[in-house]
Amino acid sequence: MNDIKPAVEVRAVSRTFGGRKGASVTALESVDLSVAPGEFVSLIGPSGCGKSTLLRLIADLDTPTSGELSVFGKPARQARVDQDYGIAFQQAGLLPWKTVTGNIELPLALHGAGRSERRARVSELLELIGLTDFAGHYPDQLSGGMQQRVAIARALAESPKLLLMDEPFGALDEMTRERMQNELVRICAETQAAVVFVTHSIPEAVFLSDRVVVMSPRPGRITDVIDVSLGGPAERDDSLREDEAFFRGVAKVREALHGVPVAGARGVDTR
Ligand SMILES: Nc1ncnc2c1ncn2[C@@H]1O[C@H](COP(=O)(O)OP(=O)(O)OP(=O)(O)O)[C@@H](O)[C@H]1O
Repeated sequence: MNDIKPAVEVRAVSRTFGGRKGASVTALESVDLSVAPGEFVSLIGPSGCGKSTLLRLIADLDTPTSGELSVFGKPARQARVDQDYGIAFQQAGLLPWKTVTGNIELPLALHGAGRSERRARVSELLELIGLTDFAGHYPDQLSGGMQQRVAIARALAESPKLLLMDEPFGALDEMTRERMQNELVRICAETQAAVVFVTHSIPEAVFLSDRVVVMSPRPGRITDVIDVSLGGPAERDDSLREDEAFFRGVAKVREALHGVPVAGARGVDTR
């Protein structure tokens, strides 16, 4: 009857890295997390708590020491083969010798889409990210924010229902960053994609997310999952950044990060 599969399901996942001379690092220990289709979940926590490791495991760029991960009900490996998700990292990672169009259409070209299909999709994506006039530009002719938008368009090229983003706005100035957050809210509403988003910024996590997953290091664990959803895209504009509800969300996540018990934090997902 109810066969809606979670976008991401992480069950009892641990990842230990072997170090030199027998020393090992438990990057993740017994992590459980479920992300619903269309849901926006941020991972936040101090350096070394395993955020990137968790994202890499979901993306099948690494394999867990124990536990299981699935993406839309498939093993992570199969989801990667089937291109069920798009990835965007802190560095836009564009090919400098290709134009904006060439970069965005790359995944489509790699998977055999014909020229006219590619061009039609690229023009939709350029419109989505507001860079139609820059189709023929090269990455070094664009600002950091524009490059990051191109990277997001590339991640969206194959219409994935899941986006995995590791500090995609980390290198941007504050104003550009906020603009990009506004755009991401809009893009997610339009594409209905679920997002797993790694960030160091509490306001960014609160502004963007339905839930914020708080992690702690050594060993990397989930210590809190906080519902912060501040409404649909229509409500999430710049005025929200000065709203009481936004400040309450920020305070809640900050308290959780600093280990103070949070009254009313729901959905704690620890073992
Ligand atoms: N390939 C690897 N080999 C050995 N240790 C690793 C490897 N990748 C990650 N680690 C270790 O695992 C732990 C978690 O690292 P991870 O990069 O996931 O943390 P993070 O929360 O994303 O940190 P940051 O916020 O600084 O990016 C760290 O102690 C790190 O040194």
